Amino acid sequence: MEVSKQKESQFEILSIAEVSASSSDTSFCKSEPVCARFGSGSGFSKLRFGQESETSADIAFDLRISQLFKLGPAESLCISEASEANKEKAYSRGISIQFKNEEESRAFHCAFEQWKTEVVVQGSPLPNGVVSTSKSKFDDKIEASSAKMYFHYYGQLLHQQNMLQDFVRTGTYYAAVIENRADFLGRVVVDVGAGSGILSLFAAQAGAKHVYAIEASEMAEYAKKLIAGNPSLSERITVIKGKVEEVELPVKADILISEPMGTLLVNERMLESYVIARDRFLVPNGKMFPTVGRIHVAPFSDEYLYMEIANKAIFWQQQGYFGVDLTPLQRSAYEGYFSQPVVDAFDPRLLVAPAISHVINFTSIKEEDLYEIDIPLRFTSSASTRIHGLACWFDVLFNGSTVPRWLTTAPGAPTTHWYQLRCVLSQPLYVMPGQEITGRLRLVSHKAQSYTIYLRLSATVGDVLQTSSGKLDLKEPYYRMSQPQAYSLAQDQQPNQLLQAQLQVSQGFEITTNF
Ligand SMILES: C[S@@+](CC[C@H](N)C(=O)[O-])C[C@H]1O[C@@H](n2cnc3c(N)ncnc32)[C@H](O)[C@@H]1O
Repeated sequence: MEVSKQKESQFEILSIAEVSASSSDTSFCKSEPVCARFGSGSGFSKLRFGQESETSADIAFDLRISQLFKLGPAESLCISEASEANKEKAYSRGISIQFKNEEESRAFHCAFEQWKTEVVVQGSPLPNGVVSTSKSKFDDKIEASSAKMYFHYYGQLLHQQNMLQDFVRTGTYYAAVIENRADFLGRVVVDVGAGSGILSLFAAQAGAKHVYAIEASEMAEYAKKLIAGNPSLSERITVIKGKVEEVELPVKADILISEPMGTLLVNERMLESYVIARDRFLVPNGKMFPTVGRIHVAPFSDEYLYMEIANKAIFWQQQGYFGVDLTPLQRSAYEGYFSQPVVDAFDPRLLVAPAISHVINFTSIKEEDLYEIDIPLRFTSSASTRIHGLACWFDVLFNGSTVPRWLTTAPGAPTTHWYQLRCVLSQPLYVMPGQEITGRLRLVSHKAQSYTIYLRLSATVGDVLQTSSGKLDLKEPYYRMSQPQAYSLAQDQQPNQLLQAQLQVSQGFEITTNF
């Protein structure tokens, strides 16, 4: 256990005032200059406020469990969790700090971050340099190596740009916020996984009183820059770098906004963070944007896709590859290709039956209920054909009090960067019109921020029951590079939808949707 030795650093503060949890509390307040000292004591780093001459402090914070928020150019808020040593006050405590000027404020923030992150006491430094003294729910569920790659991915502007360039996605969020101004006006908003800060800026445009933009990756620094460059909104946005499972906020939120959707809605397991943010930050009956998500599934028939996947393993049929027989691995290669869900945009006419839906209400679902999702399947075939697997897509609802709005990733709708997902079975099923297809889709979460997909489909032809099953890894999809297809010229396609589809192609967001 190593403690880096630092000299005490000291700041003169214009005034401080304690933010009390209830109006009956006597609040500590110093309207004359106060001295703030960072230093280590009792084996961990502390921030003490008191008179310069005094050796004892009026008030002291344990930096391991404290957070600092910028409220204005020269005003900040320091919040500390209720600690073991502070049991009689079983709630967080906060001090509002008034600096002499912006420069002092900046220097103080810098020192705070340094003292907080560089002194290691009970925890160990995480790869990104942040010190953690206790494991959070996120750390318990997710492998450190996966989280590291995930936040590295989102820390890069090119990947945020990819999402921003998905105009169906970003435009629908914008419309949902602006058309439902009433839900944001004068409200405290928390942006869960803020990325570039775009949704925080939308919320501020809609008149939010204050937005707390929480972002765990290095993107938080870019978000600060972007927000600072929009001065008419920046005063009302505070970027907080950290995980929603770990950071503390000075107030409760009236509304949460987030874009936690991955491929098949649940990939990346960020919905769980969204739900945890709800339980930690949202007032009872507060709003959530999005409010509800739905996974839609339907059987499909696609001989081309099936042959393409089956043929990939032909390579392993060679018996004389530089004198080596490759066939011992042929079966494994074949199974490997079928274990990859296919991500692309497909023609909805490939669907063999109307879709069924699984609803996830973000306002009420328990976080644990997202660990395993079980969807019983029952369809009626509309054609005589071969079924090659199950097609999946999702949509989410922004249940605004003025205009409810859906964001859909359905086949045939303007394509998004999520495209659609298809689970292809190695054994197709033969069906006749009107025939029943039954089965089960089970999604089981794993520690690499994704899910194992178990799919079973059955149909009876004559007296013969055909069953086909597959096990796929949502973390390892096959990104099948294809543009939205020519079927978009279908009669029922609205001209504005066509225009949107063309726009996406010309703006060219990448097919890679995952970290
Ligand atoms: C899909 S992106 C959306 C970014 C932005 N809100 C937007 O709409 O463009 C999700 C973001 O959430 C962040 N994130 C994911 N899990 C998080 C967590 N547990 N705590 C904080 N940020 C998280 C990621 O780093 C990423 O930047």
